Amino acid sequence: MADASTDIVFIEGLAVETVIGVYDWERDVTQRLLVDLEMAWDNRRPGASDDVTDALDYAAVSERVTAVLQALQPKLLERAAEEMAGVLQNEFGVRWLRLTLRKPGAVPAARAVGVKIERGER
Ligand SMILES: Nc1nc2c(c(=O)[nH]1)N=C([C@H](O)[C@@H](O)CO)CN2
Repeated sequence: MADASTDIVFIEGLAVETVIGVYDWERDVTQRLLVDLEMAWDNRRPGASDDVTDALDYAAVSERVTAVLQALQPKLLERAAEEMAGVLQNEFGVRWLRLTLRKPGAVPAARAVGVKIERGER
């Protein structure tokens, strides 16, 4: 019988300073984004081998996501989210992911605003 379980590698509250926003003033400053990621990965192999090359390396993902956001300098959070999802699927081989992108300072009366997306087959 097929095993329907899904293992996850996650990153919570990854802080990235980058240029982001639709307004003119936002193109002249950096702002802080917070990234939460849940990524499906079969953790049985690294669980058996104890070898990071079998694992989805959360340090490597964090570094790459930061570089992507800082190079992209998008206007919309939606654009940033799609770009990150594509990189995770195409470069890291993540088959399913849930991504939350928060822009904490964007609406002063709110703790945070942002977007959530899910991509791929769980
Ligand atoms: N759905 C979105 N709405 C808005 C975004 C966004 O990225 N996605 N961005 C802005 C501005 O850049 C805002 O954050 C400035 O405070 C407005 N709405």
